[in-house]
Amino acid sequence: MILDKIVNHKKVEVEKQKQEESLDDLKRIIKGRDNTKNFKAALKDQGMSLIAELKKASPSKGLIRDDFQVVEIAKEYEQAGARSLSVLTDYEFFRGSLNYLSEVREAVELPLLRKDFIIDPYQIYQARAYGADAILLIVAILSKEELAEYLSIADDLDLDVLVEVHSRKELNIALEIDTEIIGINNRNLKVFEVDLATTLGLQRLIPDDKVIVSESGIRNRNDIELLSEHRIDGVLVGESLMKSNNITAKVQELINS
Ligand SMILES: O=C(O)c1ccccc1NCC(=O)[C@H](O)[C@H](O)COP(=O)(O)O
Repeated sequence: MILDKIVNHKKVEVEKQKQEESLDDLKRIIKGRDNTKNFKAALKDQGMSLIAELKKASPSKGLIRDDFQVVEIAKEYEQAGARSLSVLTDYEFFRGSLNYLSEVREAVELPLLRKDFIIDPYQIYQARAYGADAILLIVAILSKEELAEYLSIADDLDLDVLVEVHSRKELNIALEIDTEIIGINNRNLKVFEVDLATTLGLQRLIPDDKVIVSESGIRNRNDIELLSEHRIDGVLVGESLMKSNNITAKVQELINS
């Protein structure tokens, strides 16, 4: 499965990164960083909040956007009304970069989610050092103990956490570790199919005090309207924005009711 392949690659990548930039180096950088911006509050603003993703390529689609001026796109997302941004920092499978995170941090005021496959506490410090306000933790690739430990480290670093689930079993784990923000991934990573019914089915099982994000496969206004009939606070959208010739118009199609 693709997740196994990504995780195996990530383990090697992280060990290499630790040689190039130590945890102490990251802690020194973090000391000089401003306070984080409130990702959770941005999701809870009235109406459907858009997390607009900076995604050049993906395992399911290959190259999505050739003309990938990351800072320009981030500024356009912000101007158009996105409430936060998701920055893919994985290079091998998504052609992302940690440097994109720091470049975008300098250019916009919106909260930033580091979108990567976090399998080691080192990457949480890295996220904070490079300018993230929130991280993604994927239940499918972490044990319950790791999830609890990583949530606690993120909390110490003032980072919000989007905990991603795709099934009822994974949702139960997210609820057991008492996370505040739950992302329901509509993409089945075994066969790469997306189905918004995943969100509709799982959101019913989530207590009212949680913040809910629907992720992947959200293409147009109809999809947003369908999700808006349910208790969804935000949507995470990558491909349909990245493929658009007019990003501003596409953002506004998604968010303007
Ligand atoms: O997008 C993929 O092909 C993919 C493959 C393996 C693991 C994760 C993957 N996507 C990460 C995401 O969660 C999406 O980038 C995000 O939800 C936005 O999805 P979309 O709007 O469908 O680009």
